[in-house]
Amino acid sequence: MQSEIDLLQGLNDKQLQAVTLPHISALILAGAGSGKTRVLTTRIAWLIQTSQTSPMGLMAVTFTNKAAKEMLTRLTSMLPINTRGMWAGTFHGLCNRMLRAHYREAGLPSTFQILDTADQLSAIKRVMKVMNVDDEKYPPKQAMGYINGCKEEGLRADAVDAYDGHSQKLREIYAAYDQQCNRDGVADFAELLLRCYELLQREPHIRAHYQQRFQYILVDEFQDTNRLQYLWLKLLGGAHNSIFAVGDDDQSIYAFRGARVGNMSDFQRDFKVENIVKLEENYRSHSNILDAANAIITNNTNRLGKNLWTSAGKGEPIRIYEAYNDTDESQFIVDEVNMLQNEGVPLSDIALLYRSNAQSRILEHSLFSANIPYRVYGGLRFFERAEVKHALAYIRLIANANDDTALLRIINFPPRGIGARGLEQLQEGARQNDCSLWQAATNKVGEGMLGSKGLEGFVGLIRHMIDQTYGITLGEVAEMVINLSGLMAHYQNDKEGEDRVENLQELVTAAVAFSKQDLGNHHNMEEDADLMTQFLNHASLEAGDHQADVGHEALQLMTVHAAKGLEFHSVFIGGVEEGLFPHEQAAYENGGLEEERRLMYVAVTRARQRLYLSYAQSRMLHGQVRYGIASRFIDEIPEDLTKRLNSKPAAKTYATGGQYTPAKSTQSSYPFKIGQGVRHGKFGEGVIVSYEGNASDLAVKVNFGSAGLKTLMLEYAKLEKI
Ligand SMILES: Nc1ncnc2c1ncn2[C@@H]1O[C@H](COP(=O)(O)OP(=O)(O)OP(=O)(O)O)[C@@H](O)[C@H]1O
Ligand SMILES: [Mg+2]
Repeated sequence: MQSEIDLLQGLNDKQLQAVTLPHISALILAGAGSGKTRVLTTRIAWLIQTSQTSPMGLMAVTFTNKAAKEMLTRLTSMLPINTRGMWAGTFHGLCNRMLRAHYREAGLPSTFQILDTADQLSAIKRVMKVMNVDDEKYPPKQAMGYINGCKEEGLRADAVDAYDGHSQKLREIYAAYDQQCNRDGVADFAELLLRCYELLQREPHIRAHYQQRFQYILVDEFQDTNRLQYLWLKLLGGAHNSIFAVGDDDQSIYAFRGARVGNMSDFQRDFKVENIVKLEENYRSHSNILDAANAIITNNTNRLGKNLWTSAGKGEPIRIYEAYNDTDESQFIVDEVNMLQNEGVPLSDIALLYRSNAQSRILEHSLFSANIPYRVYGGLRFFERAEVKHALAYIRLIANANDDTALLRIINFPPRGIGARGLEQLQEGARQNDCSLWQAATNKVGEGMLGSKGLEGFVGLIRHMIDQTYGITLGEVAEMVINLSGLMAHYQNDKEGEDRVENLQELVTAAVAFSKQDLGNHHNMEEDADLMTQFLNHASLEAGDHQADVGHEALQLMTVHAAKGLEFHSVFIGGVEEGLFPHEQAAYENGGLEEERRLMYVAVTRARQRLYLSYAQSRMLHGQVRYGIASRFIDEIPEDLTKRLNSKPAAKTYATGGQYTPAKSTQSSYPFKIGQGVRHGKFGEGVIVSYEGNASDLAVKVNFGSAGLKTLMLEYAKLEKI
């Protein structure tokens, strides 16, 4: 066992002070890379090592499941303790766990399912249809935003103020939606928190139990907590005044999800926090990067104010690249990534960050063509893929046949002849009897109504699946479901279904791995009916996490939001253009620009050694060419910290007024049409896929079949039409 000295070694004085604070609420307020997360983790280890608490006597709240896992891994490397069963996770994960333990008191079925965002939207659409609400006047997405916003404020429908007809209608939708969720026994993400909060508020003995148990509560990324999360923490930690919060007001980037920086000052006031520790030494980045980040963020007015310095030396200049278009930009990134790899930087230590998800497509395309393995972190994750969700919907029905959302997803998928009319009748039946769709379906089949062959087949299928489930393992359930449902056959017949078939197979692997990992090897469904529910929750809650953890070396692609708390040797920030970053919508929102600037601050401070910023003179966006100028955030960085890398000058032409116009390269100047067959001396026959560059150095991408995709300079390629 390591000694106490070891654990605290290497911390600076301020960090040491923070780690070893007495048992009373404290706020660690510090800039990016100053060791907040490290302090929080070390404090946990120190509290346990010095027997001030046991692993079960504390709760740690982090922002993502990945962060929670990392924290536990770090802990076990510091102390030989068993971290299983520790209460470390996200707000959602922890609330879910409490609700499972007290489902009766919370008014939920033991197997309640979690609706993800897509499920929630479709549930809201259904409610609105039943209520006959015009979805042009009340777009379902807006209703969803309204409902979640209310929940994040801790308000049920009957407690919301509605001052006009429009908001009254939204409130009605909220109430009806809640009713439907209660009937189905399902909970959306925001509901997990609100219901848990209400549970703790309503049930003094449960509250007392957790207050007693969690002598220490530690919260990372405190600046991004919303109102309800704050109230929840206050309820749990208020009694002992035992919350240890770390955060950085300059990194508050979730206002759109209700995050309130104001929680930091409320916390100081409500908990009479006297211990405010400021960490000022940055251990992550070289000073060029840090100075750039500081220079950007000083343009914000609403700040608590902190200084950050580093002893790491200036390091490399920040590289700024002006591309002539988006293809050029992503090609530049690919070339630099290759160079970094040659220098020995592992791919997984390089990140490509972008402001909006849609920007990843072209980057992915270039990486794919260049054969660079990459992973989209936080993008479309495994458990979010359509075929996987279809299969999970069958499993959800096995666990709880009254789950309308799951039923609607697959009642006619794969197609079994249940049309829109049949479905409407079913919904009508459910409405009349105030029952679930499944009950309506079994009633209908029971009455032997004509013309419902498809429905009969469906009801029979689900019943058969339920029967089959007894006595087999979770992995076998998954396998049975993808086969009996017809999903496997459906995708096998689909020419483009190869990936989907693999994903279904992977789901079986995931189910097998899940039962092994969490509950030992020999469980079958009879012994542990719960396992299925746990697996379904795992799928909803931890979507994508195990995908991102795969040991395979891969370049990391993600939005700036998803990069919070992480660090990389090299970071590329693409599309640093006015309108993209800052995002054009920010201009219309109150405080929007300052939030964008905080996002930029987060992005820049992810880099340890090398930082690239790039922007393009023109890019395709939503199907249209858009001409861009460099972001104001680039102008905010002092010139002497940067190095400009120029794009190929031939591409640039300036029109009057300083506006860029792209070099003209019209379709007519291309010698081959897209799709034209061509022959190449070395690669043989192929098909023209696309053009890149402009007239003076036009490159063409050709698919040579077995020889693969090649990008060739047209001038030298000597292609012949065939
Ligand atoms: N005293 C120290 N000595 C050496 N390295 C340190 C020290 N403190 C922190 N670090 C390192 O500095 C980096 C940043 O630390 P950490 O991630 O804890 O910062 P943070 O304040 O949580 O950053 P962010 O605001 O981005 O979440 C990590 O690589 C960490 O290991
Ligand atoms: Mg951190």
